[in-house]
Amino acid sequence: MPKFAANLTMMFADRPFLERFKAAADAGFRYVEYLWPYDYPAAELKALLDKHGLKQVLFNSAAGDTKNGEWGLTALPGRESEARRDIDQALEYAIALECPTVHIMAGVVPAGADRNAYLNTYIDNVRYASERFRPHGIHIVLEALSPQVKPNYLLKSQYDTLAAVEAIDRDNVRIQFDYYHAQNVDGQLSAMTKAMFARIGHIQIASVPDRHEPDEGEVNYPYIFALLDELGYAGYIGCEYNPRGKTEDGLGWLAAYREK
Ligand SMILES: O=C(O)C(=O)[C@H](O)CO
Ligand SMILES: [Mg+2]
Repeated sequence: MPKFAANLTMMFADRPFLERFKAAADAGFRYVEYLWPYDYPAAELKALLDKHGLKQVLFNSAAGDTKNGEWGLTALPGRESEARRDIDQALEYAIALECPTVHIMAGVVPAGADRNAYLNTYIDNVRYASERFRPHGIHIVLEALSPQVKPNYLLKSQYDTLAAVEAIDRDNVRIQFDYYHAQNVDGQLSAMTKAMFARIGHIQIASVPDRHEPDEGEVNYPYIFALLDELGYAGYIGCEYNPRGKTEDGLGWLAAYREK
């Protein structure tokens, strides 16, 4: 049975961030994820998780100066000390939040820049993260982002992510397989799921093309969920979608999967 996590960056977004924890619990979720925790003390977030009986299952390393187009510093040559500071900060939060997995954001490769230099910087910095996270049993995931969401991101295809994970070659570094991006770029979702399954550390879902609830559009999610069950996926599935309207009104798709 899939373990669904509410993505509190996108879901319940009609209320202030700190109120979304209660909303998720009231809607029946036991797991949550969101992009970044750094605007709040970790202890405050942990208290909210505990109060509402929730487990945090994923968040991201810091993205850098997003207003000026940054989307992660980990792959940026010359920015290694900032990237490692952000990795250390993510580790502190993961320990405090008892979060098992962190997405280490790569970054955007400017037009005309040498992609290999960015990839090599990412590999070195993720290996640093892997060594820092290992004693705490915390996993790292890397995610491909489709060009319609983040043009020129270092990792675009699921095959880019697989190649990076293989090059990094550390047992606590895996793929964050987001079916929305995977369908936008690669297609053949069930074949990729099977081929990459051993390397998948976290999953996210949304409809394609509109990034809404997973009950519309071109991806047959009931088929994907059954396949993940068949393969024995034991991780979490983040509901990283923009609800069509009020989040609660769009949760009909979840009824069949509610944990008893
Ligand atoms: O955009 C996504 O799909 C993500 O999961 C990241 O956390 C943000 O780029
Ligand atoms: Mg995602």
